[in-house]
Order: sequence, then structure tokens, then C-alpha cells
Amino acid sequence: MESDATSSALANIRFDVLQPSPLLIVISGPSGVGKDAVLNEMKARLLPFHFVVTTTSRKPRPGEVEGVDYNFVDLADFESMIANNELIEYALVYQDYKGIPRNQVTRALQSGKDVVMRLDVQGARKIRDLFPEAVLIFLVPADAKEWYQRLIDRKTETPESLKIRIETALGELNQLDLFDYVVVNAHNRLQKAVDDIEAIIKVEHSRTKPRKINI
Ligand SMILES: Nc1ncnc2c1ncn2[C@@H]1O[C@H](COP(=O)(O)OP(=O)(O)OP(=O)(O)O)[C@@H](O)[C@H]1O
Ligand SMILES: Nc1nc2c(ncn2[C@@H]2O[C@H](COP(=O)(O)O)[C@@H](O)[C@H]2O)c(=O)[nH]1
Repeated sequence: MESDATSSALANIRFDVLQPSPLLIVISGPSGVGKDAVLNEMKARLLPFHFVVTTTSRKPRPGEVEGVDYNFVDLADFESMIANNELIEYALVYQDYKGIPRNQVTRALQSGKDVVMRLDVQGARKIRDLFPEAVLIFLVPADAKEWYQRLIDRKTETPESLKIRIETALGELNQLDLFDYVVVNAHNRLQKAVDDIEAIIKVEHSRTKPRKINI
């Protein structure tokens, strides 16, 4: 039987510290490392996140689906989104514009959902500047040859665009310090990479000092 003092103490204990704050999670890494493959697997696992659909001025590749892979718009529409401050971050990536729609991120965070976005390294840096509390994850291949082969096998690049992506990757790999975590996406070990990302997110939700995103 509880005493009055115990009941009143119990009534005053607040466990709402366990209410998680939604996270802003960036998956970045060199072109071809597997960011989209990782995201697709996270979606297939029905993880309860909001996966940002980036807006781009790039033309769809065969098989890419509007509203799933990207929101495809023409250059004039993209420029008007920039002018109207509708994008949290945007950049010219391999000669096409890509950007993160502000309203998507705001709505998802307000509803309490973690937000996951994939960005190149310049985009990850911008997000770090804007939201120091974002969780930045850098995806790397297990070795360089395997990564190069993935880009070739994907058959999306011309020799010129392949060269640009490789040169860009060399610069990106020097910026590891920007990131909170590194995850290896080894050949045919996609599940392991996604397990690691899930584990990171779980740990982030167990912080005694939760990251708070002010948007
Ligand atoms: N762990 C893995 N094992 C084998 N193949 C993989 C693995 N991860 C990704 N791939 C394949 O490698 C290719 C590149 O992956 P993906 O398109 O996801 O890279 P990305 O980082 O999103 O590239 P980009 O930045 O150019 O959009 C794809 O054909 C994908 O299916
Ligand atoms: N800075 C940003 N980079 C983005 C964004 N959305 C995607 N990306 C990155 O672009 C490259 C190329 O993508 P591809 O589909 O044309 O191969 C890749 O590294 C993406 O991560 C964004 O909104 N901002």
C-alpha cells in the first residue's frame, strides 16, 4: 500500500522526457555509393519516416517516377521556387538543379516524423550550417573499385559525366569531418548498411539531450 507521500511523488514524476523530438537526417556520400538504394530499402522496411522528395530540373531517367524519385519541374519553375524561397537548400548538382522543398520538411517535422533526405556533400554542408542539430550520415563503399563498378553497371553515365562524378567524389571524401556518422555500404551488403542506419537513428532517439530542429 502506497503512502500519501509516495502517491503524490509518483504523480509528479514526468516521463515525457521519453517523447522523442523528430530528427532531420541527411544521407550523403559520393555519387553511386548507394544513397538511393539505401533509401529504397528503408522505404521497403516501412520505417515511419518522411522521405523527402527532392525537386529537380533534371529530366527523368527511364524508370524514374514523378513524385517518388523526384518532383520533376522545368528550369523556369525551379527558378521561381528559388525566388519564392520555397526551397530549404538547393544546388546545381552535375549541371541540374536539385532542391529540398521547405513545406514538405516543415509539415513532417510538425507532425512529429523524422525526416530523411539524401544530398550531395555540398547540400549536407548547407544543412549543417542551417540546422546544426541535423544528423549527418556519410555513406562509403567498401573499396574504390567496387564503387566505380557500381557506377558503370548502373549505366546512367556518359564517359564525361562519369569523370565529373569521380572528380567530385575525390573532393567529397576529404570532408568526412562534416559528418556525425560513417556507414559502409559494402557490395551485396545493403541490408547491413540499412541496419546500421536504423541503429544510429535508434541511438539518436535515446539521447538525454535530444537534438532540436528549429525550422
Ligand atoms: N550494397 C550494394 N551492393 C551492390 N550494389 C549496390 C549496393 N548499393 C547500391 N548498389 C547499386 O549501385 C548503383 C548505385 O546506387 P545508387 O543509385 O543508389 O547510388 P546513389 O548514391 O544514389 O547515386 P547518385 O548520387 O548518383 O544518385 C545502383 O545500381 C544500385 O543498385
Ligand atoms: N544538394 C542537393 N543534392 C541533391 C538533392 N537531391 C539529390 N541530390 C544529389 O544529387 C546527386 C545526383 O543525383 P542523380 O539522381 O542526378 O544521380 C546525388 O548525389 C544526390 O544525392 C538536393 O535536394 N540537394
